[in-house]
Amino acid sequence: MTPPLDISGLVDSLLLTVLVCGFSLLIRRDVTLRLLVVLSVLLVCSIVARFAALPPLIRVMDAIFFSVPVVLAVIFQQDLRRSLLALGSRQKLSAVSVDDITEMTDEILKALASLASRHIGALIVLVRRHPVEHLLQVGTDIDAKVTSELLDSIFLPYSPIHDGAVIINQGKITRAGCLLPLSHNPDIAKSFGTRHRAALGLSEATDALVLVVSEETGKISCVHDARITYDIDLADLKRLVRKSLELQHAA
Ligand SMILES: Nc1ncnc2c1ncn2[C@@H]1O[C@H](COP(=O)(O)OP(=O)(O)OP(=O)(O)O)[C@@H](O)[C@H]1O
Repeated sequence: MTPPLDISGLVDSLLLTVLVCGFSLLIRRDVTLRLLVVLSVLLVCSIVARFAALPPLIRVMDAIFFSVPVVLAVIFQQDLRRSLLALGSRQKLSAVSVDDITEMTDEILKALASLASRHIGALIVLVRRHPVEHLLQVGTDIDAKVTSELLDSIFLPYSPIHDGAVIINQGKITRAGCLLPLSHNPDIAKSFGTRHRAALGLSEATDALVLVVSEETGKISCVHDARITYDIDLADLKRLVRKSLELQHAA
């Protein structure tokens, strides 16, 4: 027997879908828009199935809608993990002047430009609000002022800590030679090797801004929020670096 058209159940499902999609849009706009199209098609199928009294199709549609929250949780697991981690452990914050931020931004940009012009590969992590320590492997502790000379010399090929990433946190260079988690994203362009994959891996798990200088092309990329912006515009780069340094000290 065909289940009767349950208007309140339908409104219930619609509201739940709108709520879940609204929440998802806040996390990942690109994926959510595609999901929204799929869910709309499924919803139309479900309504048509009820009007046309097709019990098998209704059962299939109900099962699909029932599993939507689980499917969304799987799709957004990286983002949920990142948000939950951030809730649990905010950075300890310190005060810094606007001039300090400007100086550090200029030093980082100067180092990137210098490294890029000589095709010296580099990987610099600007920690923002989320902690990254639990994701780093190996590395040498440093507690130094952010200067272009130091960044430059760390990445020189004969430096013992040139392999891996430099970490900048709380306005200081805190570590160098760190291994970052590699991204398992299958869609990453084949032209990107492990340096870019490592940058992407960290940005999938935290809100860090990761800067990459390609040894091969001399181009600077900015990796943030699980996205690589290859050969980034210098004005955009400056804005993002500045914003990240501000966040390291924000109240
Ligand atoms: N897990 C990792 N964490 C941090 N750095 C890494 C990691 N794996 C590799 N690297 C760095 O990446 C370098 C190798 O870069 P590779 O050429 O494979 O990458 P790429 O993305 O093609 O970069 P490039 O354009 O500079 O060649 C290593 O020498 C090392 O410094």
